[in-house]
Amino acid sequence: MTQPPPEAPAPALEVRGLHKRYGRHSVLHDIDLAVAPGEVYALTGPNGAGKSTLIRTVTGLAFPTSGTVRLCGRDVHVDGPRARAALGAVVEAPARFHPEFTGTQNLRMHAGLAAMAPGAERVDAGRIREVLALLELTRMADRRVGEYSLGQRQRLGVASAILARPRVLILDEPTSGLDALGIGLIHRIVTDLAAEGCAVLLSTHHLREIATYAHRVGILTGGRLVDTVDLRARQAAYRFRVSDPAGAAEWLRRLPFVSGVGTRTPYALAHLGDEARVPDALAHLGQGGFRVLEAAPDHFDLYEYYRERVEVAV
Ligand SMILES: Nc1ncnc2c1ncn2[C@@H]1O[C@H](COP(=O)(O)OP(=O)(O)OP(=O)(O)O)[C@@H](O)[C@H]1O
Repeated sequence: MTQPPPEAPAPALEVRGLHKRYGRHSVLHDIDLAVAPGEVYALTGPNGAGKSTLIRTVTGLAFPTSGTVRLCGRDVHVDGPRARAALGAVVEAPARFHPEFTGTQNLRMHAGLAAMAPGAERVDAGRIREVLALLELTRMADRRVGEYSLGQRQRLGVASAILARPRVLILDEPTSGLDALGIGLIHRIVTDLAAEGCAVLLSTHHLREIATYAHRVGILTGGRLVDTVDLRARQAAYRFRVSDPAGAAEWLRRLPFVSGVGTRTPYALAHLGDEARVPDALAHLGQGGFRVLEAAPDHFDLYEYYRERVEVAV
């Protein structure tokens, strides 16, 4: 007897039909997105696209005009304290701390507040030391936060977000203000948390760096999620430079071994499954009357893709 296919894990974060208006001005339109446990979802888009508004609404800090947000199955706007027990977030960069208290004291206060949530994980002094070390802040642990640099405060924000071992982590521009090593540190922490099963939603303008570790990238322009790029599926594509990329892509779609097609002017893109299929694809294009000027493996450039997508959308 054949086994049923394994079911995709239930999303840890689920946004359905989200609209948000400020007065008569619509800021978010009909947003649907879901992030699975272990997945890193990056949200990007031009200034004013609505990223921060979406993140504030998803964390429960702002209310939607309509639509729902669920964290681990609980509606964040109906069952807030329980839903947020699963959540760690930095929604303002840098996160707000009491400048007259030390990093350790601030984290202790955050731990105390987090512990009030029903079902929340308890955080002890050892865990506070652990996250400070993880964020390379041990040396600053007993210094007043007022003496921290911007990047150090930014890292303390991430430390407080991961303190209670969240199942959903939401970070608004976590790497802004960080130096190159700090950016690498945040990448490693996010990647490790995702590997442990945490669902991560973050916003960023740094496309080339996010392409190295996000699983999916959502492009938001004018309050609409105009595209979601599955970076894993983008691996192993082939590109064909032709005068009619859209026509060639549709023609390539007819091949049984092609699992997906797309365009990035002047290229038609196709997922061939195996490089050995390239001669078959070229022969097929020839039969269709498409003159191929270049054929090469396609190293997906998220920045170029984004530029084209956003230029078309505006
Ligand atoms: N409290 C508010 N009242 C009215 N309009 C608002 C409010 N907050 C945000 N907006 C508007 O919502 C739109 C989206 O803003 P938002 O800050 O979410 O964009 P963003 O994508 O995060 O931008 P950036 O990349 O510059 O951080 C903008 O047009 C902004 O003016």
